[in-house]
Amino acid sequence: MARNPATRLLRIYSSQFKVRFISSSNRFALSCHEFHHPSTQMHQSLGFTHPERIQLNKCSSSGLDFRVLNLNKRFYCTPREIGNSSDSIVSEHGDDNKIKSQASASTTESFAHVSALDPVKLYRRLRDGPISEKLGLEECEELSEIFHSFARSGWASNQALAIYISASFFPTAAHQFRNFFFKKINRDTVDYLLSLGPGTQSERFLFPIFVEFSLEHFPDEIKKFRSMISSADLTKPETWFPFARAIKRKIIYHCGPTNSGKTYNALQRFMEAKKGIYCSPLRLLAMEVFDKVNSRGVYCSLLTGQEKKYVPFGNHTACTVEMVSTEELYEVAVIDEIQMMSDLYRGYAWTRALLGLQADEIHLCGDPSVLSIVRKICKETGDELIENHYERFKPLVVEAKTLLGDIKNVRSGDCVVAFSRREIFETKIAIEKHTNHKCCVIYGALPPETRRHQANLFNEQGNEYDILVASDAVGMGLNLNIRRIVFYNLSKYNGDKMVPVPASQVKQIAGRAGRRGSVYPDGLTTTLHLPDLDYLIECLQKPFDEITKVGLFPFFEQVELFAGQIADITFSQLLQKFSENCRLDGYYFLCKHDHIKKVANMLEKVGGMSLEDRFNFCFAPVNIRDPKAMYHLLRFAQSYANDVPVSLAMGVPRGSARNDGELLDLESKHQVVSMYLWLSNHFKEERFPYVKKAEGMAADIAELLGESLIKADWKPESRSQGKRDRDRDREEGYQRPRSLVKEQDKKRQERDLESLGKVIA
Ligand SMILES: Nc1ncnc2c1ncn2[C@@H]1O[C@H](COP(=O)(O)OP(=O)(O)OP(=O)(O)O)[C@@H](O)[C@H]1O
Repeated sequence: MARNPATRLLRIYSSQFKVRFISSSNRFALSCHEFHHPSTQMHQSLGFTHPERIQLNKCSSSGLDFRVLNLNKRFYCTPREIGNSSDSIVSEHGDDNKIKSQASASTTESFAHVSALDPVKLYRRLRDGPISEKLGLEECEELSEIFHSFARSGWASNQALAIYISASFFPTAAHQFRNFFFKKINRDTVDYLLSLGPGTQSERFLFPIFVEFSLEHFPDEIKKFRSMISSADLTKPETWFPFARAIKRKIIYHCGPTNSGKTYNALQRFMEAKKGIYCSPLRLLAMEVFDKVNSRGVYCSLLTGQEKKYVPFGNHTACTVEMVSTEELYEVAVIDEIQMMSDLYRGYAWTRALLGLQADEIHLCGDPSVLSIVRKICKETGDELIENHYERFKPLVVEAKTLLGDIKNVRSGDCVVAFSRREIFETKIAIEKHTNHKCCVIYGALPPETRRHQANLFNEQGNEYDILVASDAVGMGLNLNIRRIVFYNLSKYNGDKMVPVPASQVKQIAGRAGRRGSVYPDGLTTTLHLPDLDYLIECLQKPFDEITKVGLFPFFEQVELFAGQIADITFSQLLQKFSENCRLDGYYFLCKHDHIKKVANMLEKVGGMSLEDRFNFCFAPVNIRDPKAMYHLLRFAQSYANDVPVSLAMGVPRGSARNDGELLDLESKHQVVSMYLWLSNHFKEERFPYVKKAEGMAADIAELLGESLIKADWKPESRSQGKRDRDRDREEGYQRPRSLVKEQDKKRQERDLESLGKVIA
């Protein structure tokens, strides 16, 4: 074997990722990623002329493989004995000598007296030892690099949370730890660290010493963060409801697709019970159940954010899920659309109802997506779970022909679903212009009363209003006589860009066609454009996604406790800090609250409000993109804070809308009135003395909206609105596609090109 004369000067310290070349007097480092210039002695000893042109081929525990480019020679460097010996073998390429030694094992062996030492002892030895000898420049640089890597380590920062060193304080703590280490250097420890180099190994070695250091040096920071963390602790939410835990509850999960009789069966039990509560995802649905149950002779009250209708002697209540009381005892509770536990914004309300309701029997109605998570929750709460699986009464049939892109092909009993207000009105106008049909309209911004009115008009047989044009708001809560659901398109704007409508939503909407007991018991669905059909079929065939996390949000008391830990901070910052520091168990997420923070920011201008008032005001139902509604909310808060009666200070137009601008104004006005009613229900009533007036106004506006929709034959957007949309589109650099058609065409073209490419290849 050809021995290089330089072998005696070489020693491999750590072979894993970092290799140290040690000459008799100096140390030089070479790493996998970068090459530190060796000194002249090194070059001479190896006979290199341009040492920076060394290319490292491989560096592993079995050795070092590098090429000296300017010599065009390749070398193997073999660790024969690491640590104690200064000898290694460097052989030129072509030598078959196989390397056997295990460098890292040898390294550990040689530093066993350091690595195996109890970190507490090691820390004390450093702390109580003398001020250290000075390190050489290179050593200093490398050690700095090791500490720098430690301070940036996500692993170490995460681990530090366990001893209540916050992520924001960790870099400061790590920096002070570094200073301490450099002051109290210990030769063996330094050598060991240098042998490990920056990265995982040194982090693991340093961390326990860092813990000892931190516990001794930062007791105040730790205490502060600890109490902050424990006040933002959202783990084990099932323990928040001790009274519910004291009851042996029976949970019945009615699990199945739309139109399979889930709610019907749950409501049967609800009506039989001595005392029951029905929790709805929408005001509209709560109203429907309220009417239905009362019409069957079971006295039932209504409770939503905006209205309280007490029915004397009634033991039953239909409420929106956010309003349900976890303090009352019920025989039967129904939680509808339980899969909404996973809703990014409102999911916490379903989670709270499931965990906190004090009822002997809780009926959950929904699709199978949250079944496995409900099973886990029931295990933790100790409740008995009964699963009832359902199939659709009649299968949904997809019409392959579609409307062939021509809206004139609509038929009586059709519901055309579009995903923007503009498209809804365009469709309605086009149908009424080119056919003999008349359209009813349903979309989310309409008050529930108007939606119901439109639904009734559509459901009634024998009138000319036999087509419904609706948004995704039609997917839940209304019993409609729909023969066929026609998707105008299958993409929608998600606030940022156009995205395909999620399969679960497509299923939910399509499932509204052909309800049992309706005029059309057989359901059909199709698309306006042929190319959208594939996506529709794909969505309907897709099994339900399994949800892995459900929403949580803190109660006011939890936020208040947290606020006690931090001084001089705005409410919006407080919420931000809470979300950064809160702890959650594996299958919970903190619900999004950007809209709440936006309202909180606006309300910062209002002084003299308690934290609780601020918290409650932030939950008022307001469209944050509607400046008029935001202005009124600010005004309400100012009056409230100034201790003057909160007035509506808003009039109702005399007649129905004559154009889209007036229609938008009516929608906006209704939202303001609705907000006033909501506030009056969440604060002392005497502070909101105009409830009766507000109720009257809400009813008047809803009626005007209904009349306006019947007459609506104007262009859906005023010019400025259209321009605003176009400007925004331009600013955001995206084109708003009319439907999936273009995308599908593009995909098809791409596929064609691809196959052409294959043929050519
Ligand atoms: N046993 C039954 N007898 C008579 N009508 C029924 C029966 N079961 C269900 N229905 C009717 O069938 C229709 C659909 O039932 P239901 O609303 O319970 O379905 P669902 O599975 O809850 O659907 P969705 O999820 O869309 O609300 C309703 O109009 C309901 O009144």
